[in-house]
Amino acid sequence: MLKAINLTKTYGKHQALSQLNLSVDKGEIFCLLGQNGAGKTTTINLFLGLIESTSGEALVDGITVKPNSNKTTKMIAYIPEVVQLYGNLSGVENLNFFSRLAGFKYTNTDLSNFLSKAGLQKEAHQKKLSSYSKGMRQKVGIAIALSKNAEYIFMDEPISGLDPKATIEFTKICKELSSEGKAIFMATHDIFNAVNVGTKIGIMKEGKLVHTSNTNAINATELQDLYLKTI
Ligand SMILES: Nc1ncnc2c1ncn2[C@@H]1O[C@H](COP(=O)(O)OP(=O)(O)OP(=O)(O)O)[C@@H](O)[C@H]1O
Repeated sequence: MLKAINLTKTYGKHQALSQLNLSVDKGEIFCLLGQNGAGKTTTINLFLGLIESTSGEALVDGITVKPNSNKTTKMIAYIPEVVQLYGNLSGVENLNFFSRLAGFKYTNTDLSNFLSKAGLQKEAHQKKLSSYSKGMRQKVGIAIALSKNAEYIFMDEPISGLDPKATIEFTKICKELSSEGKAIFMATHDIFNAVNVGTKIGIMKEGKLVHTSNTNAINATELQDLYLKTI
């Protein structure tokens, strides 16, 4: 489980995140909505151990991220809006590089299987990354998460800039991963997709989580209305 207990981050006098309490179980997809500057990335960075909280705790599988981020990062994968990969290496070579960095050594067949599971077509596996679309790069990002065997996957605006087909494919893979017991925490601006892919929705305003609901209790139009009233 991912858990935030009164998690707070201040920069000088500015509260980027204030008293955040939330939990995300394995098998859940938590979609966090909120305007620019609401505190979504700050939340993710605290769980990733990239920044230190001012007060409160971020826990991964019951372990407090700081000062145990060497343990918690092993359970976590992170897929940013733009997955940074080496353009002159192929999909397989990139995956080999990043999985080795994480301490894993796989055969070419294993690496290809991860890429296929992430939805990347076989013909692309040996092609250089410089020829990949944004959606294909996202799939390599997912394959890296799979190769790490990460139980918890953080995504920061992963579908921003993806075309509808790539978005649908990405959503399908997220649902598959959650059905296999992964917990996904996604910051997004896409209300429709949040309802579609998420099991839980949160709305953040000025560093505070001001609303949470289960997606089976709300449709996209209702969420849109609620969002506009809330932010
Ligand atoms: N290193 C920093 N120093 C000072 N202020 C910061 C720093 N990082 C973030 N902030 C501030 O914290 C607040 C929350 O930022 P954050 O990046 O978490 O927002 P966000 O919801 O992810 O926004 P976006 O949708 O634009 O990515 C913002 O007001 C931002 O300016």
